[in-house]
Amino acid sequence: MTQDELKQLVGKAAVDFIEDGMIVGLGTGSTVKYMVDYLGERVQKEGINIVGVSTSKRTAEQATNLGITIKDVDEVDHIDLTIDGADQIDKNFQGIKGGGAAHLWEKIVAINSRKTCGLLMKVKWLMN
Ligand SMILES: O=C[C@H](O)[C@H](O)[C@H](O)COP(=O)(O)O
Repeated sequence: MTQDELKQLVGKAAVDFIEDGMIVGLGTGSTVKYMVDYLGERVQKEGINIVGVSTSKRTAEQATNLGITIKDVDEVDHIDLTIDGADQIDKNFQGIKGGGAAHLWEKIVAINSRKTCGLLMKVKWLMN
């Protein structure tokens, strides 16, 4: 399985954590791009009501084009769950992010979220 196929699988699996009515923080990066594609599919097919709070203009444009409502972080009183990519993680689940240059907004959205979910594949794990 290629790295891109793994990212698709991870992105799709993450969407299962999203429930109707949630305000969802949408991260940035190639893995999140797949997650947003699948979320858009659910919004269109199932008619679920989701508000997205994006960490970048790129993700906001993608989500809007897929029919996902986007609000700014100061337009919502909470964020239920943020799903974002990660660059590396160690065995204590301490991660490094920011490879896609959206780190400031990723931090702002994450600290306003009740829960966060980091998307990454086994190849990104640091085993020391
Ligand atoms: O600013 C970018 C983010 O931190 C990304 O979420 C991170 O770099 C992971 O990106 P990717 O899913 O493309 O590997």
